Amino acid sequence: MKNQKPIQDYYPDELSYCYGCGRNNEYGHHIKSYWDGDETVSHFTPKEYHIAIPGYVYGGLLASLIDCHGTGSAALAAYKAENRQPDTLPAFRFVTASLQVDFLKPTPLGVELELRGKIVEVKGRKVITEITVSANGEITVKGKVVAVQVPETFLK
Ligand SMILES: CCCCCCCCCCCCCCCC(=O)SCCNC(=O)CCNC(=O)[C@H](O)C(C)(C)COP(=O)(O)OP(=O)(O)OC[C@H]1O[C@@H](n2cnc3c(N)ncnc32)[C@H](O)[C@@H]1OP(=O)(O)O
Repeated sequence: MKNQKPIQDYYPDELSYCYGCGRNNEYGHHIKSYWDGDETVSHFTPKEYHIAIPGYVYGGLLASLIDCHGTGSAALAAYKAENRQPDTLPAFRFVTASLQVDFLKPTPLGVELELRGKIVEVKGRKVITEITVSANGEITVKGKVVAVQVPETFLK
């Protein structure tokens, strides 16, 4: 992970306004995803206003962290499957087709969260990942993301 650029830093400027992961969105979460061995990893510390009930993180925020770490992990996996670096062309552009989230336990506010991604399938234009969210070393949320490479026409 050391000295790695997050995959989101390779997204072109015009595609970097996503509320979850766009570096050009001043109001967004700026999620950043890296390889850590065969898994992907991201860290995020919710603000005190990301609250559900006192002391605990809002589930919609957790879903959006899983969403963007899932699409970022999909891009990482797609480049790896082709044995290419993320600064090479053609670029992969993934959007979320399906997002499933299970809230296993309340997620405490006030600590850094760790998201870890496992690549389940890379097939054609589709990548499936399983993402966990941990707080204080304990998994509180699990998610599954189906990311699909968008046709070029989607972006015009
Ligand atoms: C270095 C990097 C540079 C590039 C840098 C790019 C940056 C890139 C911008 C970043 C941005 C971040 C993104 C954040 C995450 C959002 O928030 S994205 C916004 C929310 N998502 C959307 O708006 C997507 C809306 N949906 C769609 O546009 C279309 O349904 C999709 C997802 C493109 C798929 O449509 P399609 O291309 O017609 O899909 P289709 O050919 O039918 O299916 C392809 C495969 O996907 C499967 N599939 C399709 N839909 C589903 C579904 N709902 N459930 C399960 N499987 C499905 C199909 O079964 C099929 O699988 P196989 O048969 O191949 O096994």
